[in-house]
Amino acid sequence: MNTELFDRSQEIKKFDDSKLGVKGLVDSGITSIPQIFVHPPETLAGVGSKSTTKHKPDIIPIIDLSGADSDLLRPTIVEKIARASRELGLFQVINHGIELEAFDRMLGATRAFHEQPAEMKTPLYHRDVDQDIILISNIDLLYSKAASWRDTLRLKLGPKLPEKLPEICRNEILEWNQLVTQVGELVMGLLCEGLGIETDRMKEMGLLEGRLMAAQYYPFCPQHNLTMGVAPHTDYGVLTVLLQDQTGGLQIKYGEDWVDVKPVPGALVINIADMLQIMSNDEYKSAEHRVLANSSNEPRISVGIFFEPSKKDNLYEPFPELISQEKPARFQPVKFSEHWTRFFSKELGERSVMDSYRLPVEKKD
Ligand SMILES: O=C(O)CCC(=O)C(=O)O
Ligand SMILES: [Fe+2]
Repeated sequence: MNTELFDRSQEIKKFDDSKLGVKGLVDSGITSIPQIFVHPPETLAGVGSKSTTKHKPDIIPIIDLSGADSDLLRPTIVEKIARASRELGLFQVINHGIELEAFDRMLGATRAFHEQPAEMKTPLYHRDVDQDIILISNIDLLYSKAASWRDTLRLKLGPKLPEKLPEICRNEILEWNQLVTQVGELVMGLLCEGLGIETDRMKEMGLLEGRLMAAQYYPFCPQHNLTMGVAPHTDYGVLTVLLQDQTGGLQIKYGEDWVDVKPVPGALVINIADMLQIMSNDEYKSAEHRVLANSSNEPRISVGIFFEPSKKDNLYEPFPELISQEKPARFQPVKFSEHWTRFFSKELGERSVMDSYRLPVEKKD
């Protein structure tokens, strides 16, 4: 019998049954992390060695959207966004129309939610990913080789809002949902133009309507070099709009390196996700990213909105406009509900899922 495996599943169960998440562990005064959080060396590549990105120029563009409604300036913005989406799958935007005060309200409300007395939160802690509201630590806890140091409030905000939102962050969620939808519409339009297709193409497919929010809390981790905040992965949806506080820790994979996505006051991080890589016929790249475990005494807060197809049982495939003899379809049609189910029943970051949709590239003589 493999005692190591046996102990691991016991530990996982104990942690999950506590319903207190990693915040609960920190509050209990631990000074070392339970074994189930210790990641294998592959995942920890570059962790703890500050030199990984220190001497590199910032490769992640910060794109100013203020000229997006000017005929004169828009093409330059489209170009920048398209290039970043092709090369990195990730960029930051400023002057997107959301005030800094709204950032603070949403980050503050997320913090307030996670820092409420445990008895206010534990009724929401469960593992049924199809429910509208979940408080969860590690969505892939049961499938992953190692757990990571974060707790997540996860809410389905579209196409329909849940009937009852947690009171402590209700107004901020409603406000953020609206504000981010506007940014999403603008960015999707620019991304479509970058592909040379109609501005409203994605909107008309209902890709703005499906929205999932992850309001995350990364408490201080006493052994931050042994674990992660989020293990390396790509996002499952179409597009992610992420608000991160000023702590830092988000990184993207660039070649063999991990590069910091440095917090910029007032900026939102946008990343391309799996479904858009498929629909863009591999033009845009679903960015592989991770978050380091938090080494600062203050908790790190982030709020991601994942735009996803609202028509879950439809098939999504490369836009026909992008298919030619020179560049045939690179992916087979994918039913979004299947991608969703596969994504949430495996370890975050497992690559085989996207690869399984790939069509063989025919060699030309
Ligand atoms: O917290 C972050 O900065 C990103 C989190 C993330 O990658 C995710 O939830 O998919
Ligand atoms: Fe992500």
